[in-house]
Amino acid sequence: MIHMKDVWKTYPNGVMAINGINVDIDKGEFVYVVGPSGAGKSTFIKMMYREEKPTRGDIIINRNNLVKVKERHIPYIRRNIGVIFQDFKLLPNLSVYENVAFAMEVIEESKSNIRRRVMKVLEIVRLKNKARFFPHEISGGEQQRVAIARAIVNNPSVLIADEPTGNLDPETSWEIMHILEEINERGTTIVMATHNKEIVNTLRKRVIAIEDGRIARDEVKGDYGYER
Ligand SMILES: Nc1ncnc2c1ncn2[C@@H]1O[C@H](COP(=O)(O)OP(=O)(O)OP(=O)(O)O)[C@@H](O)[C@H]1O
Repeated sequence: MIHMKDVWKTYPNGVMAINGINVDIDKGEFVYVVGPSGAGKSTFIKMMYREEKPTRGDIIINRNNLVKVKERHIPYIRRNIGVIFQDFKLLPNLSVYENVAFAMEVIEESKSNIRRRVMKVLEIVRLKNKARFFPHEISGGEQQRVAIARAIVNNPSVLIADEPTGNLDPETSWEIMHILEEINERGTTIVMATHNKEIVNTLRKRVIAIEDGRIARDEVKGDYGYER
């Protein structure tokens, strides 16, 4: 479902972040992307949701070639790709409910559909009781759960996570991982860049290690493989 073919990325300042990557990720997989700082992990996953465009190569997700797609079609493609970040990126002036609903309103769903679906995803992340709260009124772990709810509300086939536990304590990180596992078990493909050695070595999944913009390792149930 995700197919990268001979992908290269050089930033305008000349930094060669990705140097010839070929990879296939199947529907329903859970993949960790690991590697030293600056190795190209974020660039690798940013290209998957078309935040960055490769300098060369093809990236095909659900039969759409993200490299060739026209700018005006990008919002449609992004609907099928949920994204979460280390710093949550919630809208501070909207409630939990509104943050999640917003992702549906922009695609012109009916109010009743929105209500049903938002409450359903808030249930999945166990936050129905905080629907009226604002981001500053809830914990970091809860904020990340809101971000997850927002990312899955349109039922994407892929969820991309860039260091989703980076700002959370170990216990809260595990809560987030259990939710991500549940979402993966419901059929969503997950690609997660992480520095969390304990999680990678405990909750074994496919591990793709990136070093100097290349795939250095790709293992079915791999380990983290670095000191930190
Ligand atoms: N927008 C940008 N413009 C120029 N160079 C960039 C840009 N973003 C990243 N880089 C450079 O590209 C290389 C890869 O960066 P990237 O953020 O993909 O690494 P990373 O593996 O995610 O690192 P970290 O683990 O520290 O988040 C680095 O040398 C970085 O400085």
